[in-house]
Amino acid sequence: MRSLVEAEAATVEIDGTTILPPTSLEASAGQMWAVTGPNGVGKSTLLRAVGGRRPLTSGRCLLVGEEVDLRRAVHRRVLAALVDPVPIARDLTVREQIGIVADSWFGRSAVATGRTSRILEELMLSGLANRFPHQVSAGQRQLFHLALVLVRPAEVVLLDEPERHLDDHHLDLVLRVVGERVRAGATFLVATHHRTVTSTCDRVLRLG
Ligand SMILES: Nc1ncnc2c1ncn2[C@@H]1O[C@H](COP(=O)(O)OP(=O)(O)OP(=O)(O)O)[C@@H](O)[C@H]1O
Repeated sequence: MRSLVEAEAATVEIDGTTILPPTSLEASAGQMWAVTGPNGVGKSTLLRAVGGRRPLTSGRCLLVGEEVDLRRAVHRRVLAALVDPVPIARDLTVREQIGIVADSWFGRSAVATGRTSRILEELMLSGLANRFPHQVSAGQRQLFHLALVLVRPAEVVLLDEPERHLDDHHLDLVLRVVGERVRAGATFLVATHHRTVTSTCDRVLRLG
């Protein structure tokens, strides 16, 4: 099976302190990986490294077989991540913002509009679509942020604690959408503290 994401002894140090000890993984198309371990062990750092947002001190991270480099359009297309805060506009509605992201990847088209409506429905956000981001609850905002990522056509998706603020029902909705993408061939790497998320994954990478 084709490897979409690889880490080879990926190591990150800051000011002489190791914040990610040498870590390796090889995730293929159609796999969902959980990255688990105690607070501060390096889960988010690993996702940032794999996503090309945290320079390595040693080792390497490969995306579709090449060293990850977000300056390359092909890598930006392949990869979508909800690891660090996403830029949000206060004066655009939930639907408008998800629609802009869809338009940017699919072109302004019926496909983009359909994709926007679908993710809103899948995450039960349709009733909130005309609200502004500051007019929704913390859990609804988390679903909105997930929608901004999941509306993209990415083959590799990195999610840091997608369970944040979500009740069991809404977490199940998210996992259903993720499961569909995985069955369609995407690779997901999910840092999590939640047993329901871990038990849904094909592989578990335990750090620490
Ligand atoms: N910018 C930074 N400068 C220095 N140390 C940092 C920096 N960012 C993170 N760290 C340290 O790196 C280590 C790994 O952090 P990271 O956020 O990857 O952990 P984590 O496993 O995701 O934790 P949590 O479960 O709490 O989210 C932690 O000990 C943290 O204090």
